[in-house]
Amino acid sequence: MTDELKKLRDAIDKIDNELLDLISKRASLASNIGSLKTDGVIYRPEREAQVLRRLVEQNQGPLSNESIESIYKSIMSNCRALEKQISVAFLGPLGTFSEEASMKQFGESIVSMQTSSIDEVFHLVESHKAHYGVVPVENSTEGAINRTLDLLLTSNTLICAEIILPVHHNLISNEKNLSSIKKIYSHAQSLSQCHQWLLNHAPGIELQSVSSNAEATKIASKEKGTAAIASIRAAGLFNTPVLNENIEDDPKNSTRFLVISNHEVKPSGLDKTSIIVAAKNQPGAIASMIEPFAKNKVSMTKLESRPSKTGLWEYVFFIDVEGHMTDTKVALSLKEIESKASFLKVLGSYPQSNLT
Ligand SMILES: O=C(O)C(=O)C[C@]1(C(=O)O)C=C[C@@H](O)C=C1
Repeated sequence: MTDELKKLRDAIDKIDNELLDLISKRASLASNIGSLKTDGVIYRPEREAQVLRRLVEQNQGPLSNESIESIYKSIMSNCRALEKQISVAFLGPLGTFSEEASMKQFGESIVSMQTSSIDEVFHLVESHKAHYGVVPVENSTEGAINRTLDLLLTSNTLICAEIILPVHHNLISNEKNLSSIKKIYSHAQSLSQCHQWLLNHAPGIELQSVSSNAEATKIASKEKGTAAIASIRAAGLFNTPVLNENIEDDPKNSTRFLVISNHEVKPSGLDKTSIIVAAKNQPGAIASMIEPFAKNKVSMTKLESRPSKTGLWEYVFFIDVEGHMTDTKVALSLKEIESKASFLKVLGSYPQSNLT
């Protein structure tokens, strides 16, 4: 070893000792905080968002903000687990984007509960069998995930966080090139997110939709002459090579997930509030119903309609606004809307996700 290399490694060893000491002190403090949480609610998304925002703001490099976030999410995940192990349900199997979203939000130190449907995620949280659930709510290419919207309408769960996950698709196969591939498996949503790429590069290859991208990769890892469209993580899990990377039509393709729970979240300083409303059946009712937001200068970030399916109202509207439900202007708007709407349900206030 050269003198220079030894000097640098000795310096890293010294810093690692200091870091270990500091991380251990941090973990002890978190553990003390845990014993103050008499309500048993250990996960505090508003506090975690504040910690991450502050550190990203202070970050001078050379590590990227994404790296700082990922390191701190892991530290907080492990500190949280010292307080109490929390369980998180998501649409399985391992290797789905839902699993990736759960890991992104909660880190590795959780008890993962894989489900076979979005309904089951809601059920596990509602029946207190899982502390949290992660469900997809919209994709930037394909739009709303209707099953999630329908379940938000009927369920008693509350939204406590949002996760925005960049979704990159890859062609995964044991075959050496495209010409040996006769069939491509993937989830229907992923097939349509790669529609143009498939038209250009795989015309004539049979496309088969299956229950998840992870399932597709599992099949393609065993069946000769086939490929799957899935994430890099799925390729790794099933030990199958990636033939073509990032084949999604929109490079900014991303999916927004919600974290559902049974409790409310305090303000983080940069929040969102989600509601469902139905208008009375009279001319101009919809415009008049949402008018309090404009009047009180509350920005709407989403408006989505769905048939109510109850027979009482024709449509319900899913609305997201900036701000926490306890902020004066949001609270005032909600009060005014309540008097105008035939139905109002507040789904929760939660920290706004940044885009990393
Ligand atoms: O501040 C708290 O409430 C903590 O428990 C500490 C901590 C952290 O590691 O910073 C851990 C878990 C919570 O979700 C939020 C933050």
